[in-house]
Amino acid sequence: MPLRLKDLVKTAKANIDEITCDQVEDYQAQGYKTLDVREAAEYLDGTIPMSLHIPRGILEPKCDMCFEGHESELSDLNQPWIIFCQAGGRGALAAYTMKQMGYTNVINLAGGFNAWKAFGGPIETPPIEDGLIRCDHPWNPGFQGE
Ligand SMILES: O=S(=O)([O-])[S-]
Repeated sequence: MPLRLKDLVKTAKANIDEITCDQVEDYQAQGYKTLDVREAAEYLDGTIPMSLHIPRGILEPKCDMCFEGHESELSDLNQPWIIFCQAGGRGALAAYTMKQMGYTNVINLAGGFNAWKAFGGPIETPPIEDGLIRCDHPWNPGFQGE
């Protein structure tokens, strides 16, 4: 029988760890960075401050060190990441994928950004210039430094 979305998410969640919003600050203090895997339109609506934004659709190439378009911020397989999406499903799939690709410390934010908003966590709107996400900001892939 073909697998459904709920089956895929269930399998992912069975193979990863999740944290709740009230744990985020502690994890960040331990060195975890946040990774927003939502689509650009969702990201532009607001995100957890200083999150790296890599949409789920291009996660694998950005994580693959052998791929020339990989994301340098994802080069360290031991860097701990808190992954989040809008409601927790894509984040679980992303965390599971990254784990399979060798990342040793990836966890999903249960409930995603919806839970974060309900929790009242800090939210920042990514910098935009002329309708485009600024690429010279450390939040964004491709940032080369000042
Ligand atoms: O993938 S989702 O949980 O953000 S709808």
